[in-house]
Amino acid sequence: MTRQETTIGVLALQGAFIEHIQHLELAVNSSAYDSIDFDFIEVRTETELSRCDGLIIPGGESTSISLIAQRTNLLEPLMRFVKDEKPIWGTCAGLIFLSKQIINGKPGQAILGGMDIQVERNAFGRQLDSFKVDLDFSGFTSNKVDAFPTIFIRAPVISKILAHKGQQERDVINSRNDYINNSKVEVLYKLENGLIVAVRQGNKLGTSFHPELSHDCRFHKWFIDEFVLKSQSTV
Ligand SMILES: NC(=O)CC[C@H](N)C(=O)O
Repeated sequence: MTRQETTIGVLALQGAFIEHIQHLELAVNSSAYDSIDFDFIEVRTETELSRCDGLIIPGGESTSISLIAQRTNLLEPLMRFVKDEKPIWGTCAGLIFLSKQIINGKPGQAILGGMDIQVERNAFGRQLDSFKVDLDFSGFTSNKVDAFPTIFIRAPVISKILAHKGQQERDVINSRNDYINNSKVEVLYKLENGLIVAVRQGNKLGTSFHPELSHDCRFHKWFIDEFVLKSQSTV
């Protein structure tokens, strides 16, 4: 039997990248993936990025992530990774970096424009700066992620779903996967107060919170199965 190789990178310019790698490792150790060799790598260079079948952009500080990406010449390769329709998951600051528009951004703050969403930085204000709440994500996760200890830290929210432009152009450039190319933004989860904190657009996932800071790797397992492995099997 031929073995499949799957490499998932975590952008390691700033923020909680080590925790993401640990959760990915836990997620594959806790499940049977008999025919897949996984490699989880920290990504700081274009060469490292080019090895990845999927990428996680961690939480931290989105202005710093943008600035370091610019200074290390990684911004352009990251934009190409987005255009190539590779699976990407942005958590918190990573969600901001992955979006197309930001509210409360720093002047000139570079973003990847990978999801048709507007994101408001620091949307919970001072009172609710950081909080932890158990949420039930079993409505959209195939592995029934219920009672998930969700941590929000100076978190953004998805403040608007933007029109899905440039579709035809993208279809011509890359027609290998209709499912990915034709996808619109889906709202995956809203808090009780109506704020949107999880969205999906094809093989891109965005969450306002930090699943890598909970002692629970079910969200990471869902990303591996639903985003990275499914997209590898359709290439
Ligand atoms: N926990 C986080 O990632 C916080 C995000 C931070 N407020 C930013 O704008 O980048």
